[in-house]
Amino acid sequence: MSTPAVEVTDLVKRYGDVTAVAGLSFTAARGAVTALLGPNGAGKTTTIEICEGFRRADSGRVRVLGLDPVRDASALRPRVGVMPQSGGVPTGVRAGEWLHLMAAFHASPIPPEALLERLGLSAAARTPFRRLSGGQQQRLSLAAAVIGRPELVFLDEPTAGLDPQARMATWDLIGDLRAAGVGVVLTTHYMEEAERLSDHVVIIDHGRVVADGPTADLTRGDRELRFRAAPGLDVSALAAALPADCAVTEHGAGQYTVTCAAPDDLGPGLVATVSTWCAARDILPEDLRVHRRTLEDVFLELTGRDLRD
Ligand SMILES: Nc1ncnc2c1ncn2[C@@H]1O[C@H](COP(=O)(O)OP(=O)(O)OP(=O)(O)O)[C@@H](O)[C@H]1O
Repeated sequence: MSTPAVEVTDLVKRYGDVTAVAGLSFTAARGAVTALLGPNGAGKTTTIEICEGFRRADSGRVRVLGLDPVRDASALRPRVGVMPQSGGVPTGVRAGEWLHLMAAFHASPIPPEALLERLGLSAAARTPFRRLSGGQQQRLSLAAAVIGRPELVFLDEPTAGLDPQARMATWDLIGDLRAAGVGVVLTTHYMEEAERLSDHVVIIDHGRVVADGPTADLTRGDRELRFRAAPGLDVSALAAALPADCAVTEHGAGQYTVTCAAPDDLGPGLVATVSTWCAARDILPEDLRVHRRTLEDVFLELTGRDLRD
């Protein structure tokens, strides 16, 4: 039981001229939620599909529960749950029938009715898949991934397009899987969701890992003071009033940020100094607040603000 849930080493995958995955390595633990994050086209789905055994790698090594996802596919099937990005359910089949069918493949499944109820799908049990709303389709696909009580689940964008209630129900379910010792590997574009759900984050860009670590470590430490005021404040004069290791920048018209090299310098005294400095010049610093670095900040720092193809 000591092997990790997933071990990926030097993974490479090309589609013709496009290198989708360019030497990627990471490990996902059992009983933990690992979030794979990255801009559109970063290579997340390709990586997950290789781990699921749906695609073959060009090179590199992948182990899932210690096994090879292609060679040992039949041994892994009952132990691994998969929620693909787009449904994967025949369009004419009714929601309840599909779950009963999935349950029949497993030795000790979760009762389908209980899962339908839990994910708010009871009223849609007799509705064919193609007539379900996008959010209902997502939830059915999630239910199918977990019905066999897997040891590991791969969830590709499990909450994309869900309303807040359905997102919350999905978060609760993922939390319960984790508490039951199930390994969860998921992708998401919602940084707040990754911050809230995951124990470990792997940020991918251009098919490579650009950050990898416990979620709390990635966002630890850095704080900054932010406020809004009229554009064109004399930032050097403000900086001169602050401890020497602090800097003031205006990014975007009238958006100001104070950062300090020594974390302790960004405390109550600094907030008071900035307020006093502004007051002496009859400036109202609107939305003055100490901002903790979020996962979204880290993500944008590492992957930039440019749109991807
Ligand atoms: N079957 C395919 N044939 C050709 N190119 C593909 C194929 N699948 C993916 N790609 C390309 O590989 C790259 C990585 O795609 P992938 O779907 O793995 O990224 P992703 O990180 O999951 O993106 P998104 O966040 O948009 O889902 C992209 O440039 C994509 O266009």
